Amino acid sequence: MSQHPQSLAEFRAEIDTIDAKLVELLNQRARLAGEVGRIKTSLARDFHVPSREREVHERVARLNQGPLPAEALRGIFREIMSACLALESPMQVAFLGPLATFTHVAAQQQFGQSAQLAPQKSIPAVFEEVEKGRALYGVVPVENSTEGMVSHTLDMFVESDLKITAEVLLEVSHDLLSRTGRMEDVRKVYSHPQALAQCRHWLEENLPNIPLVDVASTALAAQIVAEDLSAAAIAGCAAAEHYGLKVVRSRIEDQVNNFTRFIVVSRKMADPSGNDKTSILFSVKDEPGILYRMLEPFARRGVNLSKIESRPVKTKAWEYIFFLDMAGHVSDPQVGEAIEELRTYCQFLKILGSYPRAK
Ligand SMILES: C=C(O[C@@H]1C=C(C(=O)O)C=C[C@H]1O)C(=O)O
Repeated sequence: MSQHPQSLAEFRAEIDTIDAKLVELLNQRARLAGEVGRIKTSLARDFHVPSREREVHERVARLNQGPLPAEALRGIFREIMSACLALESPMQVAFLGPLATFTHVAAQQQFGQSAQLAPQKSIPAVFEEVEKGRALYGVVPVENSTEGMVSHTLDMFVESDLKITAEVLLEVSHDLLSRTGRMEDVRKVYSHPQALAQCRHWLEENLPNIPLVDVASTALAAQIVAEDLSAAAIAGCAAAEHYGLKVVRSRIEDQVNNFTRFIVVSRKMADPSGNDKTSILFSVKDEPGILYRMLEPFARRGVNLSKIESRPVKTKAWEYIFFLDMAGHVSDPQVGEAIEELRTYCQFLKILGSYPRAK
C-alpha cells in the first residue's frame, strides 16, 4: 500500500494532461514539417537537412533548464525529428547487417527509429546501395579502439567516390550470451574475430580450452547460438534481445572504453558545422624524405592531424596509400591550402569528406 495514494493519482493525472498536450504539440510540429516537405518538393531541395537538425539540437540544449540531462533531450529530439522527416519522405539508410549488430545500433543512434534501415551483407554492398541511389546514406564500421582499423572500409574509398558525411562513436560492450544463461553449459563460443580478440583475456581466464569459432558478425553468432544449447555467443545486448538469448556474463571485454567508430557515407559533401574533421586519401612516390614532406604543409599552417594510416595497394601505379584525418573543414583556408600543397607531391589524392566531429 502506498502512503500517499491520493497524491500519486494526482501526479499521474497531471502527467496524463501533459502527455495529451505533448501529443497535440508533436502532431502540430509534424504537420509543419510536412509543409516544409512540400516546399522542398517544389524547390527540388533535399529532405534531410543535417545542419538544420544540428541547429534544433543546439537550441534545445540552450533552452534546457533541467532536470532532464542534455543527452536525454538529444535522444528525444533525434526521434522527434526522425519521425517528422519520415512524414516528408521516408529516409533509406543501408548498413552493414545483419540486424542487431553494432553497426545497426550506430545507424539507429544517428538516424532514429523512423528511418528505413536496410541491412546489407557486406561493406561493398552498403557502398553500392548508396552509389546507385537506393539509399541516401550508408553506415559502416571504420575503426575500433582496441583492434585498430577496419581495413575493408578504408579500401573501398580507393574506387568509390562516396563522401564521409558523419562519424558515429559507439561504446561497444560485449556480453556472453546463450540459450540457458549458464556458464557450465558452454562448450563452444562463436563471435566475430574482432569481438573474440577484444575478450581474449576474459576467455582465457574463464573459458580455457573452449573452442572459439569465427563468424561474420556478432549477430550471426547470436543467431547460431539461438539454435544450439551448448554454445555461447559474444555479442551486444541488442543481439540478446533480438535473438531471445540470456546473458551468461555481461561486459566481458578486456578493455573498458572500447569504442568503435562508424562512418556515414553519402553522395554529397556535408556543410561546415563549426566543429569538423576532414579525411583524405593519397599516395606518394616512394622516395627519401617523402613522409616528412607530406606532413610539412599541415605543420606549417597549424592544422592538427589526428590520424595517419597506411595501406599497401596491389596496383602498379603506387605501393602505399595513406589515410589522413585532420581538424577542420576543407572550406577552412588553412585546411584547403595544406591539402592542395600536399596534392603537388601526390600521384593521387582524394578528399573523402569533411564532417562534424562526433561528441
Ligand atoms: C522539417 C525539416 O525537415 C527535416 C526535419 C527536421 C525537424 O524535424 O526539425 C529538421 C531538418 C530536416 O532534416 C526542415 O528542414 O526544417
